[in-house]
Amino acid sequence: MFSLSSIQSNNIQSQSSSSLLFIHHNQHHHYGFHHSTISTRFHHRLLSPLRAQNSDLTTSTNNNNYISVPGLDDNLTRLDKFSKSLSLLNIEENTSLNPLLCSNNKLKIAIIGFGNFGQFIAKSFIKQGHIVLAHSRTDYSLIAQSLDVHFFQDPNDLCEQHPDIILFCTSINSLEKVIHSLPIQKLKRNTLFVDVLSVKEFPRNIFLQSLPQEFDILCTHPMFGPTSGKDNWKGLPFMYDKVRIGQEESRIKRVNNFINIFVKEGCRMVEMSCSEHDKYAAGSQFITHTIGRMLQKLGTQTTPINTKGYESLLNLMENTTSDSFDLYCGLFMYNNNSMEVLERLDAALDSLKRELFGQVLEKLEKRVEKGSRLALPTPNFSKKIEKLQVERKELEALS
Ligand SMILES: O=C(O)C(=O)C[C@]1(C(=O)O)C=C[C@@H](O)C=C1
Repeated sequence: MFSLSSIQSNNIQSQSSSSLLFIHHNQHHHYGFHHSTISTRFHHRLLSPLRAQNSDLTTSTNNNNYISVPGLDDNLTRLDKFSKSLSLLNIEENTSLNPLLCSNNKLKIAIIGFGNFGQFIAKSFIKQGHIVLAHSRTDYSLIAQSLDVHFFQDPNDLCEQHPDIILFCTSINSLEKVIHSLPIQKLKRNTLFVDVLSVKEFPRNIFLQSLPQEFDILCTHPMFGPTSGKDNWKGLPFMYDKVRIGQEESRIKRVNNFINIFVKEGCRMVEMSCSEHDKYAAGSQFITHTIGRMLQKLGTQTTPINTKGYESLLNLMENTTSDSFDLYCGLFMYNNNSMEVLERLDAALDSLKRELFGQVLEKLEKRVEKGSRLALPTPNFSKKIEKLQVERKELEALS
């Protein structure tokens, strides 16, 4: 196994400053391919048959308005009281995550990286009345103009506009370079830095290492994109971690205003630490993209007799392969847990083959023992038996 230690050394294991309560995801805490609380829509489709049995008990402890679990009101009231008694959660009533109370607070949001995702997310910011600035290496000024976004080719000019929020929508791979190329000394000393990357420990650590103490940090992952969130964001998970937010009321209000944008769009809000996110995402988003790309390698194509299951595989393949390979590399390279997931995927296929070959051989060997006259399953099956015997031996030697 090759080592990713040079990249992963960035992953300082420090504790998030917003160590809030996580009642909803402590039941399934591993990289296993469970129904993750932050599953993307593709992963969701794969697991939808499981959902019926395993109803989603997700809720956000810091957001009393968006509770999706009927019948848990008493527990939640108690939890709410407990949360309010914690100093970190003791946020003034008028700054809590409540769209009605924060509706007049317009933000000046600067998007760094104005590709597909940046443009996609900007539309909702504009729709909600925020001022949006953007910067990219590529000249997107015409697209920006059509969206009512102020485009700045030169990052100096953008920073001199003193945005409230700098939102990174770059690729995972380029985050570090882009951050270091920004003239952050031109920003207000009190600026909120946010990212939307598909891995979370990496940007969190880069932010903590590169940004002066005065800057606030919020790491987020909208678990959707231009394809899955094309029509609306209702019910789609939005993960966030308030990594470092100053105590001043205005800072608390600003971060909540930003988070509220997603609340207002109807997202399912999931607050969790960056490291928890990465564990879940390796077992959900990364595996989804891996299987989608494997299907493509298999040459998977539509047939005249597609089953529903097969249609969903075709969809999965199409959706995942329409994302850039750069994203796929990022999901692997910058998530500490993805190598283990790949190894488990290999092991799962071997284990399934072992079980299949074992059972098939057992049945056939019994037939031979009994001198059965039953026909072999297919005409050239005797060759297959020999092959299975060899493969079984190999698999047994491996295990
Ligand atoms: O909807 C899309 O366009 C996506 O590719 C969404 C998708 C994914 O499902 O993997 C891709 C990247 C984002 O981090 C979250 C979700």
